[in-house]
Amino acid sequence: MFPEANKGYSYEDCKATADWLLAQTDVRPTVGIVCGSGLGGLADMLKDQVAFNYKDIPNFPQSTVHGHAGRLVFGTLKGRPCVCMQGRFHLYEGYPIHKITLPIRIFKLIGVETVMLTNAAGGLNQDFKVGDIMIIKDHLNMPGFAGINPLSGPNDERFGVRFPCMSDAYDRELQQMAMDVGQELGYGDFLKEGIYCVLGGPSFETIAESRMLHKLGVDAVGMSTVPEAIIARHCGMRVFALSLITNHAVMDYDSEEKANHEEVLQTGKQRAEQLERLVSTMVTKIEHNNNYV
Ligand SMILES: O=P(O)(O)O[C@@H]1C[C@H](O)[C@@H](CO)O1
Ligand SMILES: Nc1nc2[nH]cnc2c(=O)[nH]1
Repeated sequence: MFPEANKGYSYEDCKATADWLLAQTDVRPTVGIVCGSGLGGLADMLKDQVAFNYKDIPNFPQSTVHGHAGRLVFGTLKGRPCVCMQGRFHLYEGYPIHKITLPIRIFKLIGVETVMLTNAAGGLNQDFKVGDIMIIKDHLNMPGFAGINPLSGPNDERFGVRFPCMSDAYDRELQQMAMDVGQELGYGDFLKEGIYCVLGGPSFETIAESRMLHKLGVDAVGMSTVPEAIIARHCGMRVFALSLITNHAVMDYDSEEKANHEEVLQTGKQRAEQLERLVSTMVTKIEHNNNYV
C-alpha cells in the first residue's frame, strides 16, 4: 500500500540504535538538544561527555553541512543528564524526511522527555534585528503542504497516533520559562517570539518569496526544525524551539544585502554565549516528568 521510499525506519530499527547507544553510556538523558547552524557550542557545555561520531552510530545519517559537526554528545548540564545533537540533517542534503528525523525517535527511546530545538533563521519581521533570539510559538510547514511530512507512510502506534494534533506543538510553559529566564539574564532587548516557516532550501529566498511569507505572518524563515518538532510531538515529547536571527530576509529590490551561510555562522558565534546560557538555565529548571520548577 505504501511505496518503499515512504516506509522510513521501523520501530525495531530505532530500538536497535537506541539500545546500542544505551549500552555505550550510563547517562540517561531526559532532555535532548539539537544544535542549529553555527550553534554547536551548546554541546560543548556538557560535562563528563560521552560522544559518538554519527558515522559510528548504527542507522545514523552523516552531517554534510559546514557548521554541523556530526556528533551525538551525552553528558550533564549543571548536573542534569542531557543528550545533544551537534549537527542536524536537512532535506536539502538529499536525505529522505524519515532519515532527517530518525534521531528524534532515538531520543524518545532512550528516555528523553523534553526536546530543545535550535536553528539559524532569516528574519522577516521588520522589528527583528540580526542577533535576536526568537522563541518559536508556531510554525508553517511548507514542505508539508506538498505532502512532505515525516509522518507520511504507515503509522506505528508504538510511537503515536495516526493523526497527531499540532495546535499545541510548542509547549507554552517552556515558552514562558524562556521569557522569564531571558528577562532574568537581561536579554529582554533581543528576546522575541514568533512564527517560523520551514522551506526545503538550500537556495535562500527570492524577494518575492520573502514578501509572500511576510504577508502570511511568518516572522522567521529557515530550513529545519519543523520535521523534528512534528516527530517529537507525535511520540509525546515536549518541544521548545528557538531561532537565532542570523540575517535579514531580503525584501526590497534596492537592497544590497545577500543572504549567505558565512554570515549565518558568524552571527551564531556572536550570540553563542547568550544562547548557551539561556538554554542551560532552562535545562536546570526542567524537572524530571516535564515539570517546570
Ligand atoms: O540547521 P539550521 O536550520 O540552523 O541551518 C540553517 C538552514 C541552513 O541549513 C543554513 C543556512 O545558512 O542554516
Ligand atoms: N531559508 C532560510 N534559511 C536560513 N537560515 C539562516 N538564514 C536563513 C534564511 O535567510 N533563509
